Amino acid sequence: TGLSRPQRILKAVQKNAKKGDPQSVIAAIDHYCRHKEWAMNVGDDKGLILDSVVMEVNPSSALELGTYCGYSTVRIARLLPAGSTLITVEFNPHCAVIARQIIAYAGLQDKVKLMEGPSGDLIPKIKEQFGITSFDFVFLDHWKDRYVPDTKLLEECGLLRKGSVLLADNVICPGAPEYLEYVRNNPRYETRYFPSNLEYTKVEDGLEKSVFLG
Ligand SMILES: CNc1ncnc2c1ncn2[C@@H]1O[C@H](/C=C/CNC(=O)c2cc(-c3ccc(F)cc3)cc(O)c2O)[C@@H](O)[C@H]1O
Ligand SMILES: [Mg+2]
Repeated sequence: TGLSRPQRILKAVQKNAKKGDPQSVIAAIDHYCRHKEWAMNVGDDKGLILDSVVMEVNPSSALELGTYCGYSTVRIARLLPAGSTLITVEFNPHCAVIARQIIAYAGLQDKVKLMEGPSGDLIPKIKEQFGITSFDFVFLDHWKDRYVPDTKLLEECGLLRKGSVLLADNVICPGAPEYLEYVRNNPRYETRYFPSNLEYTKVEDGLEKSVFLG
């Protein structure tokens, strides 16, 4: 069989992007996925909302659940101040190997720590492994039925502090109804929906931004 979709995305980056230039890596993936083959990157429309929330939070410590090919990893890490760390969690080894190459191609490997394995197992190990007390910013973009259990796990592990910002992709399409229910009916969160569209399409989707109140 031929190349996998992640491998084809990596090839598009190597062909069309400039090494060490995160913006060109983002543009190369968006162009490929808009004109050649769709892929589940947060994309350019929702990506602008992601960028604005990351810039507003200006996180010293950030977490991403669901690396996939590393598109949003690059989007987030390119905006982090020097000395900041983005931890990204991916349990598919094939995706991890592609994402590492895309993150390195963008020149962001020093800001990113990719943890290979299931979020449920790795989240409880983050404090001891990285000496992180809490996350300023969390981007949820993994299996949609895992948003609630992993948010609860982050709370239980003391990885959220007053003011921590959670940003969840796909709350409309494919949808994360239990998550919306959880954050919208929970006095410990101040939550707001940012309407947009599903990556590379005209279908409605959006991001839910939720501030943990402690
Ligand atoms: C559960 N714990 C986990 N721990 C570590 N990594 C995990 C993970 N769950 C999933 N992953 C990884 O995240 C990625 C999965 C993301 C799931 N995302 C989606 O299903 C998704 C799906 C769509 C989508 C929308 C419309 C449509 F018609 C088809 C698909 C759009 C998106 O933006 C999406 O994010 C994979 O790389 C997977 O290996
Ligand atoms: Mg997504």
